Amino acid sequence: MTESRFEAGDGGSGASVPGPFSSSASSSSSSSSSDESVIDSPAERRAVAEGVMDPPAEHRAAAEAVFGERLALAGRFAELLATDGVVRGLIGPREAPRLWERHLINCGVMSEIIPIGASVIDLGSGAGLPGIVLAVARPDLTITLVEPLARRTAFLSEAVTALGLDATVSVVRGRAEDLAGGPPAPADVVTARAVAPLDRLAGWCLPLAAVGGRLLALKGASADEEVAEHREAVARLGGGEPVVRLCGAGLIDPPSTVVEIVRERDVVASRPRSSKRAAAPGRSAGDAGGRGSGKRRSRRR
Ligand SMILES: C[S@@+](CC[C@H](N)C(=O)[O-])C[C@H]1O[C@@H](n2cnc3c(N)ncnc32)[C@H](O)[C@@H]1O
Repeated sequence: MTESRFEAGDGGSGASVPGPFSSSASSSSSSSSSDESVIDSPAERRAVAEGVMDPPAEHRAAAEAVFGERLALAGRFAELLATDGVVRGLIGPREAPRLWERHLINCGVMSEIIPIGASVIDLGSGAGLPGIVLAVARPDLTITLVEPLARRTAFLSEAVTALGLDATVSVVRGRAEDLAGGPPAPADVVTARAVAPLDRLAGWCLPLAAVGGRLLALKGASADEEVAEHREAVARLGGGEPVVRLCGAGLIDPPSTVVEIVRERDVVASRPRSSKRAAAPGRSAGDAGGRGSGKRRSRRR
């Protein structure tokens, strides 16, 4: 199900985890056309697709632990990313050989800390990371993928149908700051990977969580620094003390770093009129920090 509600625009990532485009020449969320030329024939694409359906031998045990009997379904998603995802510019072609390690397993291990039967909103889902991966690994979850950009929501909707996930996954086109108050209904868990620095992310995600629910932000090695820098902003936004959790220890090296923030209080976030950025209350939008701070990219996907 796709709900077209809002005009799209790219709010930037400010992310410290490798996003889907990060291994290519460009580390921005816009894939370059030179990347797309890396795979330039249907035969090459087919070969790449066939190569990614099975996890590489060194990651097979981790993939089996994460996806269990749905491993083949995870392989179909890897294939979709390596083919349609690349052709449509949602993922860099050089990601294909490391889809399992950097994307499927990296995201899938988050399920270790998601309760059984939880409702999940995946904010800034992009090509379905981590949202579709979690839906594949955990059929008990009800997942809403939120993404502002039309090209990405089209891919998400098609992938959900192709993978037979329609019963548990919905796609909503929209920006976080326009969705607070619902729909979708407040979730038990809001996930985000490579979307924004922690303060901005908390401002976007905590209002989408039920009180007592939590934000799970998949971060990289800088998670501790981000927590130290933004813990006060998080508290002002109604979040509890951020806790850094390592997921997938013993399965992947390094494990995935997830910042967990419980929504303790209902706080009405201020929205500066001069900017769409949801900075922490009392701070100017220019203080929001993170990559691309003070700039607004106009390129749309
Ligand atoms: C770098 S991509 C990461 C995509 C995916 N989560 C991943 O890890 O591959 C950041 C995504 O966040 C989305 N985004 C940016 N600003 C947003 C906002 N205000 N609300 C919801 N999504 C947003 C972008 O459209 C983009 O798809």
